[in-house]
Amino acid sequence: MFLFPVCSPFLTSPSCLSVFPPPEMKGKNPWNTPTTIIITVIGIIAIVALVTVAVLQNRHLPQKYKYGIVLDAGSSHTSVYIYKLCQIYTVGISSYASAPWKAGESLRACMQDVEQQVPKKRHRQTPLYLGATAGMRLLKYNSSMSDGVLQAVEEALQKFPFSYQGARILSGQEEGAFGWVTVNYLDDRLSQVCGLETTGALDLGGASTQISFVSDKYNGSESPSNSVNFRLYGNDYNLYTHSFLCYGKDQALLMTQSVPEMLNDPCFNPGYTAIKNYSKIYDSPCLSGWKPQKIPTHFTHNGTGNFQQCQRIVKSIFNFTHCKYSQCSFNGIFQPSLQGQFGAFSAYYFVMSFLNLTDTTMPLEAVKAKLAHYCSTPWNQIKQQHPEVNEKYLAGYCFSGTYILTLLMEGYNFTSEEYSNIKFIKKIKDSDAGWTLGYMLNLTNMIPAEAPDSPLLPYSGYVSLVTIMAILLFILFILCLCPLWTRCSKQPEIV
Ligand SMILES: Nc1ncnc2c1ncn2[C@@H]1O[C@H](COP(=O)(O)OP(=O)(O)O)[C@@H](O)[C@H]1O
Ligand SMILES: [Ca+2]
Repeated sequence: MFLFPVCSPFLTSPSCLSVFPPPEMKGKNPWNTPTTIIITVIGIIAIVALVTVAVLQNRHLPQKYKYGIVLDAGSSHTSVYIYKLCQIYTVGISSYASAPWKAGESLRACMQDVEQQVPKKRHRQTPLYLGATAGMRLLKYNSSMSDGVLQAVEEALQKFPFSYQGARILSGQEEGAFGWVTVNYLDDRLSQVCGLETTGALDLGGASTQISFVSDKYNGSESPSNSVNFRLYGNDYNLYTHSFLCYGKDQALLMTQSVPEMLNDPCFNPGYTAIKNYSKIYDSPCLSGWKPQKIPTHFTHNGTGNFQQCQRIVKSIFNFTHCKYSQCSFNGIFQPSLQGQFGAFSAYYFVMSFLNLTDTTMPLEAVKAKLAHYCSTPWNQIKQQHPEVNEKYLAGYCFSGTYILTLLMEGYNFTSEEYSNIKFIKKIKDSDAGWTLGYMLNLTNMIPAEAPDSPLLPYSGYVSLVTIMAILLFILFILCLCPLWTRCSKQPEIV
């Protein structure tokens, strides 16, 4: 706070008169006396200092370049996010149940890469999280081996020089809700003035799938377990979210293959054939209790490539009959009416982008015709057309595309008109869509519950205000000297 010489041409208070100038200065040019020069210099320094402080106070501090690392331990993969993806091309950590130490080992190479990417001087301040999703939820459901896997992962991650914050299994609700936070944070739909419609989040994994959106007609009273409340930037959001365990695309495929007569498969291209192990199907917790009494250990899996027949088989793993609520999606799960736009990411994007079906303005009948054509294409032709694609994925695109359409249209009840409200996305503004960013933002409190103090003026407003003030002050300061001089240069009349 800077005190100005409190004198003004309008003030004729004695204090002002007594300050300027001493009597011996009578009749001399008041402007070149040492007193005046000192006072003027002080005034100018004060004004310059004021302007400097004002500018510094409002200068946008360079955003401290922060890092954060989140490992997404999915059912089929583990990804490391440090604002860019470091994909670990192995299987999900839940696959190491029988040899937990391998789970920790599987992260080493990528974490060493991360150690190179984060500046050394920031290692200690960089929070490191591991969140495991549906693959580990299934392992935990099936056995106590999930603890051994998490422990092995913990030991491996603690060897790295980051600020280790823990490894845990997310609930389906968290996975859905944080995916919604990520999509809306990246799309700048959270820090705006209230009332901006948010975007729903659709996440398709290997072992589970999540749907999360805000519905004006849903206040959480019907089926409270599907309700998550957020207060972000001063706005309240009542989110509907549900995670369908076993309805990720890999587990859904196993469930379709459990259908007894499933040897000739319409969801695989004609000419596709593979010898498969029934135990891989019936070991999944998603099929516990489904195992027929007498089955061979292996079966020959043949593709026949028929989209309509595939749709029928896919629909057979959904239950649309019972619903104790006002309305349901499937398997008796409450779901309010769909509302607004939706971002569909992870496997939704991987599959639909491969099939060239990410354009949701395409009429649904045309989408189905394209998919039917792909499914009926002979397997050899498919392999010739896509030599670079991993056969593990290539063989599954007909099923996965059919599954996605069935899940969206029959499962979540998107109408053919509402289908165009869906956008298949991989990234938003160069960041991957997924739960990890929302998870880290939440844990590091980077999204305030209250709106940040909105500046009364934009930055430029501050600068011009301060500059105007400084000029006015300077003029005032000079004016203050003049009348006092004139008045002060005469001897005060003693009456
Ligand atoms: N390039 C790709 N093409 C097709 N599917 C893919 C591709 N990359 C990953 N996927 C699939 O995306 C899904 C990712 O699931 P993941 O996140 O690991 O599991 P979850 O979220 O259920 O724990 C898996 O089904 C995986 O096979
Ligand atoms: Ca996932």
